[in-house]
Amino acid sequence: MYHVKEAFYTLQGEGGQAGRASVFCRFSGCNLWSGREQDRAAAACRFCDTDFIGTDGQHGGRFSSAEALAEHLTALWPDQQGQDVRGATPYVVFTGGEPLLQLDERLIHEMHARGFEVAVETNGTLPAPAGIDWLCVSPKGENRLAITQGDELKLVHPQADAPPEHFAGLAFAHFFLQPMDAAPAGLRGDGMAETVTYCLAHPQWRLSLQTHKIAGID
Ligand SMILES: C[S@@+](CC[C@H](N)C(=O)[O-])C[C@H]1O[C@@H](n2cnc3c(N)ncnc32)[C@H](O)[C@@H]1O
Ligand SMILES: Nc1nc2[nH]cc(C(=O)O)c2c(=O)[nH]1
Ligand code: SF4
Ligand SMILES: [Mg+2]
Repeated sequence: MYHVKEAFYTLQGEGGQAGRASVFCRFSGCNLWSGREQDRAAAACRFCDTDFIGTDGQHGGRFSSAEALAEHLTALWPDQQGQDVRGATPYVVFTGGEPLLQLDERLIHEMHARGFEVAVETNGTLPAPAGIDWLCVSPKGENRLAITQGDELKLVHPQADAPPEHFAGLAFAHFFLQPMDAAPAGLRGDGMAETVTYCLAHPQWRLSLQTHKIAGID
């Protein structure tokens, strides 16, 4: 059974695929935080900007098979709705919560069978199934990485216990720093200036802005 908080069609806002039309599948649950505000201060990841509890979001729900979830997600791609998307390869982004708690090879296969490229946004602490086309790892503090290679490493910055130097030698094709968005209660808040300064001094790293927030689209 797959538990999905929400699913929606939008533009990928972050990282090396920013601007690309995408079906997002946000799985419920995470291994680094319960998602409850009263647990945030003691969680292994404390700056999360996302509600991933339950299955009550738009196009959310419980899906008993990979085929059923793949059909549900495919229906969100505009080509399925009679719109003109010539030349565009359908793209699905599995996120969460932590998608690697639920994503498996069967679901990836079912998305490929429907013509999709498959992207994943993960905290990198769990092993990844085979077949992912674009793997984004976003390390969280001192939580040990189970995945040390992929397409992009996208580090939210600044994190006192996760400096970019810790990750700069890993086998990723692209390295992004993403300013930490203001989050509740005692967090450091907007890390924009510090992130820009770091990228200027360390050109291996590129700036990733959360462009969907700037555009106000989700
Ligand atoms: C909500 S997470 C879900 C996927 C996965 N659990 C992870 O952490 O990568 C999606 C992306 O948002 C980023 N993110 C979460 N909270 C953020 C914040 N307050 N500011 C900037 N990026 C944030 C994460 O680092 C990750 O790249
Ligand atoms: N538009 C948009 N792009 C995103 N890229 C990564 C996101 C995520 O929450 O995983 C995200 C998101 O929530 N919305
Ligand atoms: S690991 Fe990802 S989903 Fe989990 S709490 Fe952190 S940012 Fe949110
Ligand atoms: Mg998001």
